[in-house]
Amino acid sequence: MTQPILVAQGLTKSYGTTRALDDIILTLFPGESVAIMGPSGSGKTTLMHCLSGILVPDTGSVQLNIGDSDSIDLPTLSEEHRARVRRDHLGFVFQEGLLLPELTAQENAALPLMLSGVSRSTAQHHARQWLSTLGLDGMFERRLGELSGGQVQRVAIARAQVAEPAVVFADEPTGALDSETSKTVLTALLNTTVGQGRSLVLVTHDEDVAARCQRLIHVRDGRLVSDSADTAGVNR
Ligand SMILES: Nc1ncnc2c1ncn2[C@@H]1O[C@H](COP(=O)(O)OP(=O)(O)OP(=O)(O)O)[C@@H](O)[C@H]1O
Repeated sequence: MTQPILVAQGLTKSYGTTRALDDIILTLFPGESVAIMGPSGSGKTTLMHCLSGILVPDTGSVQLNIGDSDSIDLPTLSEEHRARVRRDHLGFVFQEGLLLPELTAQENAALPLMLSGVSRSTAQHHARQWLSTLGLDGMFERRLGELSGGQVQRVAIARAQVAEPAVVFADEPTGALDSETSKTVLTALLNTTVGQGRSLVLVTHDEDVAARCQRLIHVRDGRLVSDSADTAGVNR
């Protein structure tokens, strides 16, 4: 029986009087791709942020089985320790904010490794390999303003993958792209995560994107209302 990479139990989170998450239970296995869907305001982003240690839930645990260490419970860690776990073991493809427009594609993709203490030349070597895998040969030295939306998204994927994280979290990774580019970017994202035995959790409103993930979870009013893994008879 495969050991799960992440086990979340009893997650709740409120903002003032808004209950954004209500007793969420979720288990994620290595090599799984999971799409989280649900209406606007249903708690998808809050869930992803709690699962990835960006937010601390009000109650509940998020056990991660990563590296050589025993499992760790993200909400119990200090802010600094959570940041270190995110940096060393988790990858993020978010629409807002993570890429720096004043840096080149290569520098952006190399950043997580450099922040982990890897030398600039080694980090940039790995960054170039990922950019190349993602079809961005010849664009390493371009700044983000000199790339198309789909190319920028692929730089974001390279950045998320460069430290080879156990789990990649993606929030609407293809949201701003036309459908053809969206397909290409999603293929790249799946190949570089699930294709290499790592896990992918993505939030999407797009049924076509969700259909390409192995597992589909629906969230409504902060509750997990369906999980295709429960009905697929998956033998884990
Ligand atoms: N920082 C915050 N302060 C107060 N309320 C918040 C905050 N962040 C989220 N909320 C509320 O919590 C609920 C869940 O928000 P969340 O962003 O998780 O939903 P979502 O499903 O990701 O929505 P969308 O699809 O529109 O991005 C919503 O009612 C939202 O208004």
